[in-house]
Amino acid sequence: MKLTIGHMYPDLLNLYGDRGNILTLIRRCEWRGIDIEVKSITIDINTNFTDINILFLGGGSDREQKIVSDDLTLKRMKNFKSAVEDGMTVLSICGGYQLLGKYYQIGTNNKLPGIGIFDAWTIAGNKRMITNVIIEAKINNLKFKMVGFENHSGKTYLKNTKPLGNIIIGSGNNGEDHTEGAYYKNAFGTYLHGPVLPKNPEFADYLILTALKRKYGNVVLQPLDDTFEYNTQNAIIKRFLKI
Ligand SMILES: NC(=O)CC[C@H](N)C(=O)O
Repeated sequence: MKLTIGHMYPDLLNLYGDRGNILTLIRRCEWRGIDIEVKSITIDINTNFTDINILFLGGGSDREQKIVSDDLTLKRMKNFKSAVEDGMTVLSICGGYQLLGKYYQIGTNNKLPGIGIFDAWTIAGNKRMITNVIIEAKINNLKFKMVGFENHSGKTYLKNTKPLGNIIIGSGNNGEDHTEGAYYKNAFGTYLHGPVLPKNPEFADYLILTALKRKYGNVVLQPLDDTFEYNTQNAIIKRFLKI
């Protein structure tokens, strides 16, 4: 089996080690004998996404998000949306996540349009939310804890889109309604940096499995020994919940 990861805007959306998510996907596939290829999708590269199994967008500053917003909405919207409708697996973090919603309002006269995969919008707040985060993720019938850290001023509000999970510690989407992230079909958005996947193997495997199932039908994912990953995750949970 083989998966192709599309890394969108690696030169623009590249905050806080988010590229570590790609390394995690590569390793977890390699450990199972699944071939993996990574294609960079920069603004000069055209794609209709048909060869992409997992698409990744990291976090970025407002300035970089402006460039990305133009490219996404002017060039990519139709193909991106039809790939998501077709079940493409997507992981988007923070600045990338914000632009998969309807818009990111930075100031009174500065509104960056997004592509509306998520029925969500983001408004810049006057206080940055910078803290460690623990959530109870809930994807369809699956529930598990996830850890990470967040650093954003944008406050995201969801309408007809499900959150990725509920906040146990941290601010999440907006610091108000205790939701964190969003998902639609196999497209996910989250504020969790860290990077998020090394410390949250269940989420990493969920992404790999959805991509394999879309490409190959009913596939079973060989379990890995995740003792190290779960020990790390539990130590973080204990430390921040003070238990
Ligand atoms: N960490 C990020 O990707 C930042 C996203 C956005 N610029 C914000 O501050 O809300």
